[in-house]
Amino acid sequence: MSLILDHVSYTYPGSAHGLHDVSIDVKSGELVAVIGPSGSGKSTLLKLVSGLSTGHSGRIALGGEDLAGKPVHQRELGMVFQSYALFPHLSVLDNVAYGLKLRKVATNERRRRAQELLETVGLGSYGASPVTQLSGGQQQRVALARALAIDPKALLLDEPLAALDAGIRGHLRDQIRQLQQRFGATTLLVTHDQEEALTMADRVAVLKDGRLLQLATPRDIYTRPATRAVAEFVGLSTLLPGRVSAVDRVDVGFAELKTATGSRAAGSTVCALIRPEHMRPDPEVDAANRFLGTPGQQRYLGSVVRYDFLVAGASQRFLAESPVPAREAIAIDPDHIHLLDE
Ligand SMILES: Nc1ncnc2c1ncn2[C@@H]1O[C@H](COP(=O)(O)OP(=O)(O)OP(=O)(O)O)[C@@H](O)[C@H]1O
Repeated sequence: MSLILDHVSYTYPGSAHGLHDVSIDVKSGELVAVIGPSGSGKSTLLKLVSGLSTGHSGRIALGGEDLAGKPVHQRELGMVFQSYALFPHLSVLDNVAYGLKLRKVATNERRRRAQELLETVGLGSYGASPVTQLSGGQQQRVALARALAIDPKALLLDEPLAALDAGIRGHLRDQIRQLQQRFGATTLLVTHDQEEALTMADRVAVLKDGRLLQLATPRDIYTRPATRAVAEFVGLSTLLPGRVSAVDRVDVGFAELKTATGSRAAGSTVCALIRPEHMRPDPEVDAANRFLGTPGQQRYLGSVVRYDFLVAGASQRFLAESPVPAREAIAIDPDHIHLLDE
């Protein structure tokens, strides 16, 4: 079932903040992750979809049905929050069965369904346990089972992994994604963690100041950000302001970069974006875009070393990343230079 936000705007009473003309179409069975800096409107968007906030303009529709005027409990959404929001006085099984009880599903049937979901999330033997005795990661799996138990029209995941430590987060990220795909759940995931968004989502929506900057696949968001703001928010990069000097050249002041052939007119003001892994150390002498310089600070990250590279004769510092330590020269493959309009 699709979830459509069509030109949705909302402002908080007495303020200019909120959401401005946001359109996002979550296709049936798709997971769209919403990311953006603090205050960009992620929570506002979720509150509007869930019905916790009302009074937007534009249209929010689930399965073709406009949600305007529909109270929270009638929207048939499965929700998972950072805080788990489980009922501490209920057992694990009763937590999962809770939504079914509200829907007046018979006792045996709801216990059967809850047990089945607990098994799906790997907690089949925990049904009788008090929910408070479970670890954070286990509690979040209970919350997910509870959200799925009602066979929701869509899933809303609000920072579901933010309270967990890194090791569990990675594991649970994979598990949530597998379940979301197995159930074919149309899902909106709000997260401040860009790695989570890129690894879990079919598409990523980047918000800033209440506006949608880009909605695209994780690969496109990373390799072809639409604006400098997206590039700066997602991943690390070196950004070189410059001017197009030919169809395949950009003058960045201290050098002329060779780029892939583009369609921008000579003289266009652009910004060249280069990701750290595309700064190739120790290139052959005739490599395109070869720069001599001095390695600066180095950070050992296990599989790679990330380092600053100070280009000779320029104030510009490159950010590079490679499996081998920094050397005295670096090259940038023209195909990996992405130009942004300035
Ligand atoms: N109740 C409110 N009244 C007035 N302004 C609000 C209210 N709640 C949020 N805002 C403002 O609306 C904007 C969007 O806030 P929102 O909470 O949606 O951002 P967010 O992206 O979820 O941020 P965070 O990552 O910090 O949770 C911000 O400028 C915020 O200050």
